[in-house]
Amino acid sequence: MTEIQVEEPTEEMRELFGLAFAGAEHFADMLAREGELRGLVGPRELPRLWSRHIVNSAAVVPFLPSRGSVADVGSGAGFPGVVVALLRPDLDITLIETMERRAQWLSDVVAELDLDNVSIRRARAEEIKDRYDAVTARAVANLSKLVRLTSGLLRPGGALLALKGAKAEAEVEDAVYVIKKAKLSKAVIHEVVTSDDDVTRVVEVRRPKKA
Ligand SMILES: C[S@@+](CC[C@H](N)C(=O)[O-])C[C@H]1O[C@@H](n2cnc3c(N)ncnc32)[C@H](O)[C@@H]1O
Repeated sequence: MTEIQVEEPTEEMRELFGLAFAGAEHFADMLAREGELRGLVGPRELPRLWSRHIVNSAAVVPFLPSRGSVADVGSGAGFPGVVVALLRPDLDITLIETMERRAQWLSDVVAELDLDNVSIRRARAEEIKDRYDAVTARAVANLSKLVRLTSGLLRPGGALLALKGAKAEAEVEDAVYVIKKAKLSKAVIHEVVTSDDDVTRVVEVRRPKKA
């Protein structure tokens, strides 16, 4: 098997990850070794693994709760859930993934990185009855669908934090009715500058503390 060259992390990326850098590098190595073979990332993604996936996932971290539980819905290869778990070892993280093969990969990552704050649920988000202080998601569905899939997972005061690209504003406009129907607060878009001056949007939709 040929190993595809993974992007070298920059000094800023090392600083961003701080104490979690070794874990993030280990995760990147696992993806470089097995990601393509296990159908998790395309070969074109590996040369931009850090900037497009790892650093992009970290954009959600400033909006996480100060303590409590987080569910990452549709984690796939581990974005943003594994990155969140590395950067916030104090939070209780659940990675929810419906595909058996991907859930197995996530279990392997958790074991190899020794992430004792993470559990895996192989299930569809909408089947889960537990409640969380925050739900993260990236590239799972448009905002309207995501709200339908995840609003039941939010505790009072809990926030859905969806990583979005340039279409965030349009998705928020389309989701106004679904958000209102789910009795959630108006969406807020946070713009986060990541590597190479890229801008990522974190869309935050909260369940009010009192209905
Ligand atoms: C396009 S991938 C994105 C994976 C990852 N979040 C990322 O950003 O690279 C979408 C993932 O969501 C999972 N998924 C889709 N609908 C889901 C649902 N209702 N509940 C749990 N997982 C779901 C799919 O199996 C897939 O692994």
